[in-house]
Amino acid sequence: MDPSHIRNFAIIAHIDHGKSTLSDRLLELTGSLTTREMQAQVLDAMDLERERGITIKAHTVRMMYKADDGDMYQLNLIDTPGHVDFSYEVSRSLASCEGALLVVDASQGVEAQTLANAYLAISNGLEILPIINKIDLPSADIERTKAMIEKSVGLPADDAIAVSAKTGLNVASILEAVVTLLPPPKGNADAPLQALIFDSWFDAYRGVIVLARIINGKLRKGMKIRLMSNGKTFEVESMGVMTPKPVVLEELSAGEVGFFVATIKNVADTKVGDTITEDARPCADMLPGFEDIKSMVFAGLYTVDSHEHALLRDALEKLRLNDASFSFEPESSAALGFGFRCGFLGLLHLEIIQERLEREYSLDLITTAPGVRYKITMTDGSELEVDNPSRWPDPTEIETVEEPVIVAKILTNEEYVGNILKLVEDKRGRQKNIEYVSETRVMLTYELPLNEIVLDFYDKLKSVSRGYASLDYNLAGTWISPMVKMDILIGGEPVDALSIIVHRDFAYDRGKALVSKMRELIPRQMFEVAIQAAIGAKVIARETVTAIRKNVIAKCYGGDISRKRKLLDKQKEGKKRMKRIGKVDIPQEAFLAVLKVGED
Ligand SMILES: Nc1nc2c(ncn2[C@@H]2O[C@H](COP(=O)(O)OP(=O)(O)OP(=O)(O)O)[C@@H](O)[C@H]2O)c(=O)[nH]1
Repeated sequence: MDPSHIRNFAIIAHIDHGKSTLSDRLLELTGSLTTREMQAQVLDAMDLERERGITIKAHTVRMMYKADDGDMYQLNLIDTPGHVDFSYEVSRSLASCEGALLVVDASQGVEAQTLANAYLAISNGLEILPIINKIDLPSADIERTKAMIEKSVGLPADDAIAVSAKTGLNVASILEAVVTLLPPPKGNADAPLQALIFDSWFDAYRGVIVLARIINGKLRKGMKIRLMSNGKTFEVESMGVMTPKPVVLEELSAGEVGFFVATIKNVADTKVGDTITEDARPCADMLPGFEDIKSMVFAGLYTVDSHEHALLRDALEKLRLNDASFSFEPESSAALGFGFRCGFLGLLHLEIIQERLEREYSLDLITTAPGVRYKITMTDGSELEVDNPSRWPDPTEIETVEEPVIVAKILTNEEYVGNILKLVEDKRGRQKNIEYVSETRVMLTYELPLNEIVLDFYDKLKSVSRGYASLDYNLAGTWISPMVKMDILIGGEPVDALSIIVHRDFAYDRGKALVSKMRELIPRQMFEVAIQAAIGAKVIARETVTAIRKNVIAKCYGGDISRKRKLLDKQKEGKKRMKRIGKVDIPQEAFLAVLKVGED
């Protein structure tokens, strides 16, 4: 199609402000879906996404829209995820668009990720259309929301379109605005092919699927293409667009987005951000790529049943094909046996991977306490990176430890500032800036150690602000900090999988809280179990799980075999998520006790 009749746009918003609901509504309006096909949030294709109501992967959908000028327009909508853990996906999507709809919930107003995403879009040179959503809510305040958009985002909001994605009110005017206010793509369909890979994944039936934006030229079925970063060549087998059902096409041309399948066997060859060109007639320049995604949070994954280790490896390999932001390598633990050290973008990402492993691959897993990666300079001048506490060097050989630091931007109402300041100070935060972005909204900018954020910061922030605070963060260098390894001893034996890295000044309190939490989580056994926290040889906290006599069969008064079996089965069920360490059964929760410290 002639690029003047194409519009590529993303929808960006703070989490829960209604992107997915609005996307569905736009699809419905353009007739991309029949009512029978209309299922809540079709864009969130994966079951898990639907259940949790979050969008993990960016998706793109083509809609055809007949505008008021009587012409047909091709609108390519790129959905983006909203959770902080996945903000890198947002930048990828934006690189393939000329415009963005900035959705703001009229009852909540501008939140931290509204700002973060809007700035990303502005820095990518996108034209932004503010959309004020949820105007059906009694608490909606359109004028106030407009004022906030102008003051904090710095965008004119007079013409912001006020809609209810839920009821459909006024949503149709968004389509007309997309056509009249967002710019069409530039690009020359006759030039050599130059296309950007902005996503790729492995599909069990079709192999590697690449999502691409054609900048110049044409991509045709049967064409021999070259990936410019590695020089590899492949033949295009099929291509198409999602409407959101897949529709097969013969070619994609300048300005369009779509997917293609080629003779690519390995998803690692299709690096996101790479440039695709035609082998016979290559373009001159590569497009600017994307930064490599880095894992920020690390945890060990082990199977409860050690025989399932190979299954876990297979499952991890399969998941990794779809998710380049996730990494793993084998590790072993004296307590848990063979497992994998996995890297994630954040805690939510960890939870999602763990849940998928359990659900899609029926694995019972033990996850160890999540932590970050430290850079250690040794007294002999050598350097190493450690993300696994059991690899922590002998303290006498450590010169300095550098821990990753983030810059967090927290947006909240003024009445919660006091609570939040206390929270960030408790988490070793250093203040950078505090400013009012509207009469009652305050933006706090703090440097915080990632290691403190990983644990429970997000949940704590929500609770101290009653949900009226939002967070966005970026990695911002390192601090030299006195970090120490804290071991946990169960029945006098150190359990390597329970060790964590803590700041020396916080070790005592953290140790006390941790062993007391573990005492609640470790069930009473037939004998007394001591739980201790220690730094080196020094025990800093201790609790005891008292013994019980537990003989379920005694209750059966002899004869009744079926009841006896039922009881034994029940007991077995209860043990499912237990890992026997030495003589003690430790439940999964105890390995994650560090996340639960401070909860009731
Ligand atoms: N009352 C009302 N609720 C809405 C409206 N739009 C969306 N919602 C609700 O707001 C919640 C979040 O909507 P989603 O569309 O899932 O939000 P999202 O921004 O896509 O969230 P993520 O995909 O997780 O980033 C859902 O419960 C929707 O039903 C609206 O116009 N009015």
